Amino acid sequence: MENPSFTTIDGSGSTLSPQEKQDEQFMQMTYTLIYMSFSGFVMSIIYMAFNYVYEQIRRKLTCSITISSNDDIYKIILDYLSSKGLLSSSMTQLKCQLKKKGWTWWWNRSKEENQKPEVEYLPGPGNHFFTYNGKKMWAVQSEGETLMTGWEKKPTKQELLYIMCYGTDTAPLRQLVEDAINVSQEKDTSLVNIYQVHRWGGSWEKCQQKRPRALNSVVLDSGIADNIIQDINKFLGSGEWYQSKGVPYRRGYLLYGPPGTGKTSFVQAVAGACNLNICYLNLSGGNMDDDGLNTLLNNSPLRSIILLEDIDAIFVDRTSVQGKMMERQQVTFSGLLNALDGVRSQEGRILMMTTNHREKLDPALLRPGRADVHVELNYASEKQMKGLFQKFFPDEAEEKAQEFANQLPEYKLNMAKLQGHFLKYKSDIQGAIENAKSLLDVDYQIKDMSISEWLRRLNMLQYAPKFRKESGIKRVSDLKYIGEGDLTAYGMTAMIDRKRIMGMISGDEDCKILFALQTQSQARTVLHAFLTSEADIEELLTIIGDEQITGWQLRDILDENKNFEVIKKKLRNKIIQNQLVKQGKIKDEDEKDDKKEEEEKKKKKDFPQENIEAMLKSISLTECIAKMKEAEIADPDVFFELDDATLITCLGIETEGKKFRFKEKMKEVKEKHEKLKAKKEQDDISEIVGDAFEKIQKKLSVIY
Ligand SMILES: Nc1ncnc2c1ncn2[C@@H]1O[C@H](COP(=O)(O)OP(=O)(O)OP(=O)(O)O)[C@@H](O)[C@H]1O
Repeated sequence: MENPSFTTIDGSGSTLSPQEKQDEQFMQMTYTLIYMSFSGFVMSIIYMAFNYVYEQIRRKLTCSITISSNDDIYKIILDYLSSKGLLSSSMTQLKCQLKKKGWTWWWNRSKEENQKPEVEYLPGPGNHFFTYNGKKMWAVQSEGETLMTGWEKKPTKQELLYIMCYGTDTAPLRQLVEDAINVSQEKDTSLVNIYQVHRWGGSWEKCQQKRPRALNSVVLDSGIADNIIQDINKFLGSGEWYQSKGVPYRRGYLLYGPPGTGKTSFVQAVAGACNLNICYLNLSGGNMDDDGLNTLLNNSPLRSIILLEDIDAIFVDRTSVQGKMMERQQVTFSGLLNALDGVRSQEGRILMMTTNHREKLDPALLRPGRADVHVELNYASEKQMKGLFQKFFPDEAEEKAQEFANQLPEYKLNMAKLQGHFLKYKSDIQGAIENAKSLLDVDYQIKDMSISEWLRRLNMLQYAPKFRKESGIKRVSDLKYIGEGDLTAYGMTAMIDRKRIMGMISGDEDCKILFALQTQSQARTVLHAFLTSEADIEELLTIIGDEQITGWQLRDILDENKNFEVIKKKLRNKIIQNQLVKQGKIKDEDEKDDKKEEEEKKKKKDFPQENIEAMLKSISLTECIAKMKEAEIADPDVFFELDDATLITCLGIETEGKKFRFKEKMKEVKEKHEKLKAKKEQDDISEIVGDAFEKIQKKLSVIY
């Protein structure tokens, strides 16, 4: 019997039913999967075994170091290898990045803004083969894990550098690292490192290295630079003393004086001379609050100066100016004081603050412990003018420098202005001397003028007391924030007067011409606008003489009076008034006030040093005098600011009896001082008589 033939649905002729066929396919797939997994497993075992063997052989035959880009050494080694040309042969894959740029000295800022950004090339990822000290080495740079950094959670790829060499001795590799560090240190010590606050706040980042400014390139009066350098070096060498006495190891310097007198330049030069870094602290910058400031001040890089510039511009009435304007979180004044008092810093902290207006600073900021040494950098003295001349023209005879300086008044010009003049005539020494007087141009003089002199020239001297006494405006530079509205508050009701002032403040050219002392020819022009008779004009010009009256004074007299005889009389009066002020017979109110301030400062020193010594002797503590001097607290301003406990430590008073005697004496002396101070204040109040303008008027009416 013939086998019945089955025809499958798909017509393949298979004898399996569809279900069986499906099962068979499933089995086949399962076998394949098992086979593949097994071979994968075997492969990975082989791979791991190979790796293990390779690693073992590598370890036996080679040694290596691994450096992560998180560490500063990473860049030091890459720079070193690149600078030695060790990577050049294999450097086909380069990494390019903008050279890190940070804070720059202000006079370089505008220059740098226009400059092309600088780029630096670093070896890119890959293998680099080189020979170092005769040893073959292999550097592998690879990308590591990605870390989220900063408050922005910015993904930052970490990089790793492996350096390998044959053999099991790691000495050649360590030598390479050592050499790289030495070279970087050599570079570091000849340069000043500039640090700025990291943009995320809370830490310092090195942003620049600068060749230090030579100390003698900042021309100062004798002794200033030497004293500061000595003081800093002494401070840096007295760590143990501070520690043993339990006194916070820190020193603060306040450099004050008009703009352009070298405060910032001096800090830069001091840093170079004392081998210190500079940490530029900008309190008005982005993410800074009291805690952040505290952390920064207590964790500054070793051997560094913390530079806080224009401190008067940061806080007004203990309120942060920037914070007020931007309505954002800022360092508070008390936060600054607390941070300055911080005691965590063990390595010694040098703080340098600069200001144009020491008088505006809160006394709390000025006290010893925060600003221990105050240094005034003033307008140029004759010695400084000659000194700067000789810096620019070193081959010229000293007489030339003298000839230059003879033409200029002392303490009127800042060094920045003189520097600008020498730069202008750098290849024309004769021009520099002949044009010395151009430094005294009106614009420049105006800025530094006392407010009384300025108002006198505007023929508005009657407002001087309002400006000076009620608003505390002493110099023209104090006027910069004044608006027309403020002038009404100073009693200036006439719009025409307000316009004159505003015209001058905004630098209106016509105002400036009338502000200048008139030469004969300029005066003639003004007179011609008011008078027709040539004879009258000549008569008035004879009275005016040379440069005695300003255009405003002349114009007002002519404006207000039509009678020639009255004009003549008023003109004569004005000129005599001007001359008297010029000759100092009627003292300029500002000068008088400045002198008074000086006297007050002297009076304030109620405790001359000898008195402290006498006081110590009187209570049989003579042995403490030497300790007091050693601790540099002999200055009465310092001594009487310290509390009894600190004084007892500094003076090394040990027995209870002596401590008691000392405390009792201090109490007695301080009480005496308070009484003396109260009496002086009373005397001062009774000394105040009238105002300057009235005095001038009185003197004039006696003369006429
Ligand atoms: N005493 C000086 N000797 C040499 N150059 C000086 C001196 N003072 C200022 N200069 C020059 O004037 C310029 C400005 O100086 P610097 O910034 O140091 O003045 P400053 O007193 O800090 O001014 P500000 O108060 O406006 O900050 C610099 O280029 C500097 O070289």
